[in-house]
Amino acid sequence: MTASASSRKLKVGILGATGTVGQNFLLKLESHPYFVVHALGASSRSAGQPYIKAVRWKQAYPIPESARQLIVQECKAVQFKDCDIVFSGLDHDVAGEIEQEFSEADLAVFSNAKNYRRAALVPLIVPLVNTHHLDIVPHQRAQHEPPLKKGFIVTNANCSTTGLVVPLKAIEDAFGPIDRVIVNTMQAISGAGYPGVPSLDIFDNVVPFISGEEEKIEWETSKILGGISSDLTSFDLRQNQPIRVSATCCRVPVLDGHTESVSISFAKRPPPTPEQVEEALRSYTCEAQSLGAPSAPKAVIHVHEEPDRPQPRLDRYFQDGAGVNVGRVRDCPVLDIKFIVLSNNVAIGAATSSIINAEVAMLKGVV
Ligand SMILES: NC(=O)C1=CN([C@@H]2O[C@H](COP(=O)(O)OP(=O)(O)OC[C@H]3O[C@@H](n4cnc5c(N)ncnc54)[C@H](OP(=O)(O)O)[C@@H]3O)[C@@H](O)[C@H]2O)C=CC1
Ligand SMILES: N[C@@H](CC(=O)OP(=O)(O)O)C(=O)O
Repeated sequence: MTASASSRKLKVGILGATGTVGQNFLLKLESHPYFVVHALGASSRSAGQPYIKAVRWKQAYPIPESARQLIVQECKAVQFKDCDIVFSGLDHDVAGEIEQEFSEADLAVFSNAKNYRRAALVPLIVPLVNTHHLDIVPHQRAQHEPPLKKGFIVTNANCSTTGLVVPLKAIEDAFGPIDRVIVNTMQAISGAGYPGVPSLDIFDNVVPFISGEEEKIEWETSKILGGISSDLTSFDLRQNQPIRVSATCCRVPVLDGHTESVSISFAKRPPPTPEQVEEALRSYTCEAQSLGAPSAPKAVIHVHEEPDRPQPRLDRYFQDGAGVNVGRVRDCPVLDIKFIVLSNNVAIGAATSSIINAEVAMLKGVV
């Protein structure tokens, strides 16, 4: 259904509605031009209660009025049968089975969970980078036994991968392939959900380990920055143009906003200058913008001039967290170029990504 083909708003469900990502979905969908929240799902601990009673609300804005008295449902597809789209912020322990049941019930699922990111026919989409990967959805539906009419699963990326691939894509579009990336992350505690990291572990401290995170960044980058085959049935995972990524991930005492220190080298010589890279970052645009997706940021990448920016406390809410901040673009004496990235892990790193992916899917007639 395309936006112009439909004058009514599409009904959406939120799975994992009581969690950190679920709460952000509710805030960002409060007065959405295409979508209206119709059903909320969480675990059996929450099911049967009005949302206001089930949730431990941790956001700086109040719970949207329309959601307060909605009764939380168990995550069973039958309870969401009137929905056109389902957003998932489910814990990965349960997301696999539940998202499969929903897609097989012919619901369009946009997921934040890691479970299907590596699946061969599931697009892994950062909406500021590779919305063209949605083109595999008809094949995903056709390969299901029996074929699905409307159901599918689309995932968005790990929150640190998301911040990283946006500037990498802008730079590759301008200067050709990047062959090596070294990235060190400083990740906010909200990335671990609620209650997340114990206060006694994170106050006055840096924890140099986040389980599974480095492997995700190192693998997901190739799927996102890779191509889709001409018959729209597979992803190339950069087999012919490898991009080697080395990631080190740390948890730091910041509430929201993942900061990443990135060094890159180019396949072609000579490499661009820092000034050329800054210009490429500033002028980068994406398909979500050209299609007019309402949640897409006006500027995909904001390049900071100040020598001490971006900073999470000052820059994480720029454009409601939908864009990416880059600063300190400079020569790297070991690789070619290095810079700092800051992205809002609960916005473009999670809920906002799913929402823009769904907007683009709707504008392209995939939903
Ligand atoms: N936080 C972040 O920055 C990011 C998170 N993600 C991913 O998004 C997902 C959600 O993360 P986050 O919001 O942080 O996690 P939370 O722990 O805050 O929330 C988890 C949600 O899953 C629900 N849930 C747990 N068990 C079940 C079950 N058995 N059946 C149905 N629902 C269940 C919980 O419901 P209940 O309240 O009833 O227990 C809750 O709504 C995860 O997969 C995470 O990896 C991705 C990118 C960024
Ligand atoms: N691991 C991330 C958040 C997350 O949930 O990642 P993923 O969606 O890849 O499991 C963090 O701790 O900041």
